[in-house]
Amino acid sequence: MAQVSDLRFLVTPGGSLQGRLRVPGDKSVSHRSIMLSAIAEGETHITGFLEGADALATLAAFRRMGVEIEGPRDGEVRVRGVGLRGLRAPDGPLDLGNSGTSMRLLSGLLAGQSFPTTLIGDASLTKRPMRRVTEPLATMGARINSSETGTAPLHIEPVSGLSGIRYEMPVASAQVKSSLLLAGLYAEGETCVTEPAPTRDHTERMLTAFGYPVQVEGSRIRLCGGGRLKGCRLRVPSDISSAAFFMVGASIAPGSDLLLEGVGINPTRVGVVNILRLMGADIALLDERLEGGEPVADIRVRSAPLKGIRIPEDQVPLAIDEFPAIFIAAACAEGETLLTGAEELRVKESDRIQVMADGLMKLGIEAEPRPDGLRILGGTLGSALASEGGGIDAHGDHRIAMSFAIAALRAGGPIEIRDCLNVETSFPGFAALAETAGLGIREVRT
Ligand SMILES: O=C(O)C1=C[C@@H](OP(=O)(O)O)[C@@H](O)[C@H](O)C1
Ligand SMILES: C=C(OP(=O)(O)O)C(=O)O
Repeated sequence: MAQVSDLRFLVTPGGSLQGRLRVPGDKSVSHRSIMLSAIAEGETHITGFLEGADALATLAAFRRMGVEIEGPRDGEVRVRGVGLRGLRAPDGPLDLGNSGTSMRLLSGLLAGQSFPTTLIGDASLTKRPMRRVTEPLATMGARINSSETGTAPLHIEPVSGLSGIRYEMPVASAQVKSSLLLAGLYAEGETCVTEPAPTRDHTERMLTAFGYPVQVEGSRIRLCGGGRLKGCRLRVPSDISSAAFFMVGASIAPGSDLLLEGVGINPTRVGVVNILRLMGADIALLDERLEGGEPVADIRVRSAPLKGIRIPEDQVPLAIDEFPAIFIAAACAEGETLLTGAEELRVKESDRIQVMADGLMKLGIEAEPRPDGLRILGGTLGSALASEGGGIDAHGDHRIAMSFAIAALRAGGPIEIRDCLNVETSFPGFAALAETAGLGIREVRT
């Protein structure tokens, strides 16, 4: 079969979103479900697993370290855990593709093993900052060599033992927190991490589900090394980060009425709901329930006129992956929206502040990038094809690609988006699902 080198989305303007949809499983929870079940004792049965490239990269890494994993088949995975000390040396570098979560969490988990590993990734992952994990891990006794700029490849050397640390995190990052907690499982004594603001707490919740004691007091999370994880049953909720594109789409497209089923509404992830509601969105959380230790709801979204807002900084870590979609809502809102305190967006799969500003400007929207955020003046979206240069460049960033696809619902002409192959990392089947809801989207592979 010929190699596909690019995927473009061609999206026709207008329309509305209708019906009931279930978006794929949560990416953060899927990664952790494999990592913790692999080092648990006994079998873990996972349902709702995200069969996207990022979570599959984590799964493949553990297979290569000798863990028997059945599936995934229709989101079902069975992992035969090898226990905390049962992983084996892989026969070469572990390729984590585009996935920052895999690389940062695995750095912690592998820092205390008795064998060396090398972690590599694609061009985007190879540019992302890793010192935020390698430096605190080094103070625990880990030996991890990176490039001179502190990026991958990461060479992790075996050490005789790690020791627990007390660490005040300079950035609000669930990946840093999780990396240190995973290293803490292998460390002598207590590991205590303090976060500057709440970030997603899936690691803490899931460790508890595996029977591993974790103490959470305010912003402080503590655990002691040397315990045991016991295999269990896990159900992965639908990903609120994937649902966000549809929440924004249904909000901006007149006449929309959409139900998103079984979406995770963990309080550390609901920033997008809070922010869209502040902008005037009509979002109802229905049938709230707990599934596998995570709160879940059906989310009904009906179109509503949106207004620009100053986004509260305390919402930034709670909506960190949803800003590309939120910027589309801001472009369709009346007045100005201002985001500050979000410099982290510059070190994701792309520089999400600059890349979104460039795309919005192509659509005729006034967007002013700032070092730590973006100012957007809502207006009338044009056509990306009509603009100079034609089309939007997603820069290989899945969330940029899906955000501009959704923008077509309110655009004045067709939108073409190139470099969309990585949509597969978090949301396989996005275009087909969006089409069933009413988006006029076509995929072109070249
Ligand atoms: O822990 C996680 O699963 C994630 C944490 C966030 O990254 P940071 O920790 O860098 O904020 C988020 O952007 C990423 O998509 C997933
Ligand atoms: C930032 C993201 O993921 P990661 O850091 O795992 O690459 C994302 O999915 O938006």
